[in-house]
Amino acid sequence: MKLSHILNEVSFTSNKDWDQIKDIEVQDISYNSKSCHKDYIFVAIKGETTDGHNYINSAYEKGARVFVISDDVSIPSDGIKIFVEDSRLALSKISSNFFRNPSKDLTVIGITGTKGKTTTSNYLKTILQNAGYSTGVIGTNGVFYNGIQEDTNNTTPESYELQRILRNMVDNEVEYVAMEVSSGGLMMNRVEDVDFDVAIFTNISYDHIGPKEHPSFAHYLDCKSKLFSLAKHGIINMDDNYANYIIENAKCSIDTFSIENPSDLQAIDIDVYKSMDHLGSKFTCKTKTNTMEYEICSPGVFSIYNALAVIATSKYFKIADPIIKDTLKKVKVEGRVELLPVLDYASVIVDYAHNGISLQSLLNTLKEYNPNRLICLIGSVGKRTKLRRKELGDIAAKECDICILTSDNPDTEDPMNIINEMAKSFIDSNCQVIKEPDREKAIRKAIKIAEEGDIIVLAGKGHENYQLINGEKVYFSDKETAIRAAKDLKEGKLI
Ligand SMILES: CC(=O)N[C@H]1[C@@H](OP(=O)(O)OP(=O)(O)OC[C@H]2O[C@@H](n3ccc(=O)[nH]c3=O)[C@H](O)[C@@H]2O)O[C@H](CO)[C@@H](O)[C@@H]1O[C@H](C)C(=O)N[C@@H](C)C(=O)N[C@H](CCC(=O)O)C(=O)O
Ligand SMILES: Nc1ncnc2c1ncn2[C@@H]1O[C@H](COP(=O)(O)OP(=O)(O)OP(=O)(O)O)[C@@H](O)[C@H]1O
Repeated sequence: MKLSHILNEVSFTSNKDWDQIKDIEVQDISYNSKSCHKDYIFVAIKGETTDGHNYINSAYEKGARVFVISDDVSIPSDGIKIFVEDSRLALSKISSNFFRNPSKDLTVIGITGTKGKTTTSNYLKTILQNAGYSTGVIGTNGVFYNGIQEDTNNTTPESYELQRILRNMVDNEVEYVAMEVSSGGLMMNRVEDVDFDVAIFTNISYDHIGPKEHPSFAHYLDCKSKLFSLAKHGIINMDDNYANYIIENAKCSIDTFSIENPSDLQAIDIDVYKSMDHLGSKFTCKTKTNTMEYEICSPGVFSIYNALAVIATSKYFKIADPIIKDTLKKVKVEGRVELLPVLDYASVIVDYAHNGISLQSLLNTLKEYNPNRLICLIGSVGKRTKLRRKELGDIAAKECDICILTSDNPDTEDPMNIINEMAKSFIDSNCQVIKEPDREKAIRKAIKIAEEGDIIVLAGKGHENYQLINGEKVYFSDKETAIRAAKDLKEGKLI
């Protein structure tokens, strides 16, 4: 593609005469010197760890001749400098141009919020597919469309990867995309040039605040609210304390949903139930014009909030009610309150709750099913915020009958250290605490101690299939381990 097309609508100055450079053919764009090749544009980004401007010469040696920079740097005389104010912002625009603005050919739904993004985006994907639309999804669990799967480093990929994925989706005749939009993605302008048709706000609570993330809650909230100036229509949870802030700062039309406060779509008459293979809920949805009953095969109030966001969005796109109803009745998301049919006398659940808000809502929800005992297996991440350990420990100590403390991505930290820090929460608690740093043994223990009517929740890892140990991802699956343990128990082999 010609440089003039790539730089369309980018505000820049250059060390070269525009007439001499505008027709230069560019092969591709890279923001990492290591992946530059001949005739690439290298975009130098000031990152959280290092500064891409330090790698200009290495990108030059690899063949890049056009450099998008925000600081002046010395390069050989045939190097073309494109000065911009913010190179990450420029990366978004030039990537969108390079991939021929794919989001304009798609109907894009962006989901933001501290919790519920993965669940909501996957519910939407299934409903839209059942309505006959080819639908892609982008988020924490990866990228999926038309039988194609791709792993992602980030919940919301960097703008270049994102635009590339959206282009591939268009080329594969995808019509709708449900994508998770993290606050980090908004902060780093990864979605700046995505043409969102609908933006969903699930909720916000204190999270992602600290080094390399947001400096304050106000900053975190501002980043989330930005999505509603990029979209044409917003769908907002009115029961969240910050719903009005989001609405006041939005630049789009708005529909709302709720359980407690008045809204356009309100859930009433909520009832929870437990069947052989899932914990579910039933509720009635009230709008100005009608009421309709729904059933979801995921438990509790937080699942109803996710379902409401999905119903409001589906109605906005005029999806037929029977399709919405039938899909919600059956749809499940990997590792999100996933009931494993392994013991016939106790419920074993795998869930991704790994911070305060999600663990609290999960345990509250599970208590509504009146378990004989609520048993929670949990750990906390190493080499990151230590606040999370106390938060998780305090909640488990307050809500559970038994807590098995174990490892969850200890990385280079001693897992027993993390466990001992979490164990402080249990000093004055009635919750019995068991310490077992080996997650496999811990899960086997949980299966072994299960009694009639217990609910056992294996929290923290959900769909993840690894443990981060000393910087390496070592294969591990909670689900497979639990299934194996239950089989061994039945065969009398569980020691
Ligand atoms: C702290 C953080 O957000 N880091 C993200 C960021 O990296 P960075 O810009 O800080 O990278 P850096 O290592 O400082 O390097 C700066 C630049 O030098 C370049 N470089 C570096 C070395 C070299 O030899 N040559 C070279 O050119 C790098 O390619 C980069 O362009 O930009 C990268 C590309 O977009 C991200 O992959 C990376 O996410 C890391 C993995 C991460 O953990 N991010 C978290 C905080 C995050 O974004 N999480 C959200 C979910 C949480 C939420 O709700 O906000 C997400 O969307 O995943
Ligand atoms: N609406 C919600 N409110 C509170 N907790 C929720 C909600 N939806 C899901 N959860 C809990 O949070 C966990 C993660 O849910 P989900 O993956 O859908 O959220 P997310 O926003 O994608 O989270 P993350 O940023 O951690 O990837 C679930 O396993 C469940 O325990």
